[in-house]
Amino acid sequence: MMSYTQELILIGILGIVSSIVGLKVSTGYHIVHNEQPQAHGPNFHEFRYIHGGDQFLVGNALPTAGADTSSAPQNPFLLVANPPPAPPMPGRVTCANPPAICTKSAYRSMDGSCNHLERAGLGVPNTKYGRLVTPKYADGISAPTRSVTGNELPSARLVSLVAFGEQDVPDPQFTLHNMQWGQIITHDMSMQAGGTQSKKHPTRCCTDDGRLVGLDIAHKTCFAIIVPPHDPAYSQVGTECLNFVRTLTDRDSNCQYTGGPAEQLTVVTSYMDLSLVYGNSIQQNSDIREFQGGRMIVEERNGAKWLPLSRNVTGDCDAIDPNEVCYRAGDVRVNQNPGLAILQTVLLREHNRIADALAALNPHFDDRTLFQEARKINIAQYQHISYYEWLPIFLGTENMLKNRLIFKAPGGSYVNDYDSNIDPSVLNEHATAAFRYFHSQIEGRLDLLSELRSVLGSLTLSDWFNRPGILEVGDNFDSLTRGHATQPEELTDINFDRQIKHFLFRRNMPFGSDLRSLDIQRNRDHGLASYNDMREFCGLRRAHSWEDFGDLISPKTLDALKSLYDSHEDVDLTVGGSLEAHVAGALAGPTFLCILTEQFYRTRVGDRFFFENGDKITGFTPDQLVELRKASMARLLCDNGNNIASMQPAAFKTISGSNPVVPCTNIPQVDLTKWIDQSAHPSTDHSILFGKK
Ligand code: HEM
Repeated sequence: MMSYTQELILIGILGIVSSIVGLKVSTGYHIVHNEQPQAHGPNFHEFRYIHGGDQFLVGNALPTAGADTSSAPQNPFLLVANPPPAPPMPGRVTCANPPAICTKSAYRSMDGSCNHLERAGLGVPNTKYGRLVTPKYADGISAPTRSVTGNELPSARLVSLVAFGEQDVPDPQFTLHNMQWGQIITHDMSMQAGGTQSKKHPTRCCTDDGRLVGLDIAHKTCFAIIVPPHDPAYSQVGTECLNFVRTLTDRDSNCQYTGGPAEQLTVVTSYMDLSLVYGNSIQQNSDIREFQGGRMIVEERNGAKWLPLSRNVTGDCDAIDPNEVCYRAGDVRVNQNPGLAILQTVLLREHNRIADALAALNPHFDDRTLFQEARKINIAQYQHISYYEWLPIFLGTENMLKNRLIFKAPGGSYVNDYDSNIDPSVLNEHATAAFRYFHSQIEGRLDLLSELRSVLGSLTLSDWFNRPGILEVGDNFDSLTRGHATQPEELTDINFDRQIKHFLFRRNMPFGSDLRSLDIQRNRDHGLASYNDMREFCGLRRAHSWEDFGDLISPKTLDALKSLYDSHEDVDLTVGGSLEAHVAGALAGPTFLCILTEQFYRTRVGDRFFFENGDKITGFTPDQLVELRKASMARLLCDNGNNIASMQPAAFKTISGSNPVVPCTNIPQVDLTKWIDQSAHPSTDHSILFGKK
């Protein structure tokens, strides 16, 4: 085995960071990865960190194959070498209840049912993720993946520390809104069952001070992440484990299990239908809809319109004061971080902006027609922005054209590519591995910018998880929106910002969780096929030795992997896929690109309501399609800030000579007069009502 030494230098800076609103104690520190000459035997991971002016050098010896593993950290939840398969726990998940017969409607249902007219339940909440490659559970049924040697896989936290970095490398090309839109798409398409994804999980596998809960009392769904000794962050506070609760599967459901290995469930519609804005069921929607003028509920505070308030502030947010702002929306994750809450607000305001415009153009429209027409336009604009402005950055324009994800469709021409043979379900490999690679784009410092784009201040991400009230202070909403449109995202690479690597959801504690560790552990929880299996599925060469990964992974990174895993067959998909060199013009290597391309093909072609379809009942007129194709992220931000007057035309891209900030009035707008109901007003010219802003 080749030698490998990695040094992590961690500089602790515990200080008071006073933001412009005069808030918060913040913990920040810096880790740098350095190549060092071989100083110890193989599999020796050395962490050096500087804290409070003192420098510590500690080592973490990892077990090698055949070596004495008695001192290595073991996961007690996996201690039995060949455990009997866990019994199913039926009845823990709500059953999807699609209608038996579908009638063709002009509008999508709230829960996605009847999008497929024969298989009404495709893509609805509480159904299984799709899967490309057979799962790799340790017991063939549901137990988390183990090494092919039968050993436990290396601790997910150790892999996160050793295989991934945390350097701050700004992306010269793309803005923070580019990252943030990705999370919007994620929350629209999937949410694993049984978790909160941002709030403290009620099931505790680790105590609040990071000690393992005894196996005798731990819940069956516990699969805690074991922290290696001498962890550069957590050892400072004695944290031994990170809470992790397994996703519920078809085996936990009365109505999904049809035998075979466990399949995880997702609790939102899989379609790109803005379910995060409108909700995933009629009940959820009724709770956030005004039922007047086609509008969704907004609440006015300090002269602006905001998302309605949660009815359970201390439950839904990390609120210190029950009067703190905490939102209610179509998706429970709405409060998770400020950038997400901004875009949820923007998309909600856009709905009401469209509904009000349609009401003025068509005074005879009732609430339902206004609501459904505004929703349909909002979703179409969102799909257009996602497929034609956002996805090309990630998947590459040429790749998308070649694979028929986008088309050079002129003007108002239709693309009738709906295929009822395509299953629109979100793929487990996509949601649990490939799409999470873009967690690398997250930036831990959020700048507040003036209209002239000068920096007014900044926020530290971990101070504001689940505390969206910061958006309503002063001019913060607009300042952060401009900040996200100006500030570069983090480069899509092996580095994950320290704010999410040690401080995720820290809730005023010195440290929080580690998102990269959660991603890796989730890969094992879901029993995803290995990186090598997935390579083969994607038409790449199957590796027969470590060296065979060298076609896509650098020698230095391969050394890191060798020191962690017993065998090249063990490399988790989440890990291997994130370490590949990118395909030219895309933000992922070939394996993830293959998964992402497949997913977004299915999401388009499996959606009967996709906005480019020319169906007489569900589609738009050619005139309307011409307008929808003008929708842009820049215009969305211009129209739905509190008072944003200028923006660069390509808001996912950084400001430059070819993408300068211009007045909002210079950015094309969708002309809603094309939605005048001609049967009611055959010859009226209403364009005067909707002149450019
Ligand atoms: C500040 C920004 C973000 C934060 C704090 C965040 C945090 C999280 C957390 C805590 C989870 C659940 C982890 C688990 O328990 O397994 C998650 C899941 C996920 N995240 Fe993020 N995320 C962010 C941005 C993004 C972005 C930009 C993308 C993609 C472009 C993304 C894609 C995903 C996906 C696909 C999942 C799985 C969704 C599912 O349940 O099916 N996230 N994220």
